[in-house]
Amino acid sequence: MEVSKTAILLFLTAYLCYCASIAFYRLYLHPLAKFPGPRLAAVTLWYEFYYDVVLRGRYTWKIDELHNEYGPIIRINPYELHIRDPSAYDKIYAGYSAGKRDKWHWSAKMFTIPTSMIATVPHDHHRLRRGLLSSYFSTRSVTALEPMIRSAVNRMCTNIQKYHETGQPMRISDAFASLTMDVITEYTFSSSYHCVDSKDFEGGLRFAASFKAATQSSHLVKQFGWLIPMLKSMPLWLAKLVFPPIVPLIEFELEITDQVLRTQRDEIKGSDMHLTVFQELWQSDCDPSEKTTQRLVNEGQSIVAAGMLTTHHFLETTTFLILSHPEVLEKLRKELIEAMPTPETELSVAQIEKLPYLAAVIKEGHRKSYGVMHRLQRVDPEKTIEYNGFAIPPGTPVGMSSKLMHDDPSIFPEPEKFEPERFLRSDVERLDRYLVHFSKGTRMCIGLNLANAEICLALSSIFRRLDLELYETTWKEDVETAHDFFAATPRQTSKGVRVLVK
Ligand code: HEM
Repeated sequence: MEVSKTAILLFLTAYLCYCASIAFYRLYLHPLAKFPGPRLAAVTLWYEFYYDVVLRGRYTWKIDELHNEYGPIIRINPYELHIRDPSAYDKIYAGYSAGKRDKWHWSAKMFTIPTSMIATVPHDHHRLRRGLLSSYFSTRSVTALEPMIRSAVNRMCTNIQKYHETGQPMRISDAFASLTMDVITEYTFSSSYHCVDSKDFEGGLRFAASFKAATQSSHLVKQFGWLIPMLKSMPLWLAKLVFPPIVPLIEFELEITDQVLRTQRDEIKGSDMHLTVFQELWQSDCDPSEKTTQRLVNEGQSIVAAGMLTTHHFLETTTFLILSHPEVLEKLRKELIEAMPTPETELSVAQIEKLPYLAAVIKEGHRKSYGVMHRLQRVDPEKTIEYNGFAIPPGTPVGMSSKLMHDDPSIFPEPEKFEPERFLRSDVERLDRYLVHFSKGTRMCIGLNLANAEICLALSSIFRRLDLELYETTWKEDVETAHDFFAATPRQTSKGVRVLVK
């Protein structure tokens, strides 16, 4: 008995000494020891855990407060720095000519799809993977598929219009989830779930709920990388019991896997006009290790998740903001009626992009909805980055957040206001530089042309063809960003954006 007590005591003492020596190293000897920030954050990842896991995606707000206290560059955990300074963005999110930009392996775990482009850590490997898909998402490719996007938008508008006859309110958020899910699956897999045709847009609601559940667990997964693989390895009935929202994602993965396997067996014949993303990768002349089933499945999953949630979030936030600002709605409708004399008039995306007021509304919508708001860490594996008198050692993850950029009053005065006019003034080019919803540099959004086409077609059609009024929806309760779950996310109690169709 005495022996085992002594053993436990010895073990605890050794463990405490180990922790104390790690803390000492991180505080005084670590290459980041000289960077300002809270001592506790420098010592342990549990600091970040508290804000992002326990308080559910709230570290970005705390980081903002820490910048007020410690200055523009701070150490936010033992390994990572954060910058709040719009003038530093282009340096951190640099293009290929400036050198290499890795992702941070620890943070990349949050994607749970390790062989996808978005989760690829090394710069060169990412460049190779991105190169395989850049023409697939080019303006030319998106323009070729404009009729498909237009058809989905038209069907969505027709189904929203049906609520006029019933007089019942509807959740336009679900319509946007349906639209973005159909467009991205049709674009990448040449088949869709026809969510825009589903009753009450419940198809979109189901997928949005699953993808949102996945993003909500992303902070936990970052800390405990084994969680999702463990859930996926369980029988489906058990996974359903432990974490129900994972089930549609597992089912979705199984469907994609089937499509990949059929592509690899050459059983899917693509149209001449457009290959599926799997055919595009399968037919490329890259190394066979880049065409494994798991790799293709991961790429498909990441593209659908990245393409659906972000565009859906933009559309619901911006629609709310337009409807809650009658003066904006009036100017927008006036411009659309002039450009589209009848509700059936069809303009191309290139023509819609040239409408100045709509363009300003879209930019302000991006500013207020933030896009991906999580700090997107970039690592220069080779060179020291000089910033504000600090030498950031090679290999250090440095992040910035679109929320802190877009809410900076020195760039966007009165940032809380929704004011499209700020993008019609003479200094618009300067402002454009600080809009970072798609990020910048080597890893900026590859789907931005597709997102832009969806947004232009959806907003122009909705506000030309439909007469909508907000129903029991408030900014604070239902729309305002309250959580950083990688994507900017409203309060968990949000009921979505609801409207009456007049
Ligand atoms: C308003 C809509 C969108 C916003 C705000 C947005 C934002 C972003 C941002 C900020 C990143 C960088 C993420 C990082 O560094 O980890 C990104 C990457 C990415 N986005 Fe988007 N996105 C949007 C729409 C789309 C669409 C429609 C697609 C569909 C193709 C898409 C596919 C991707 C992919 C595949 C990546 C990874 C790129 C890479 O690693 O090189 N996104 N997006």
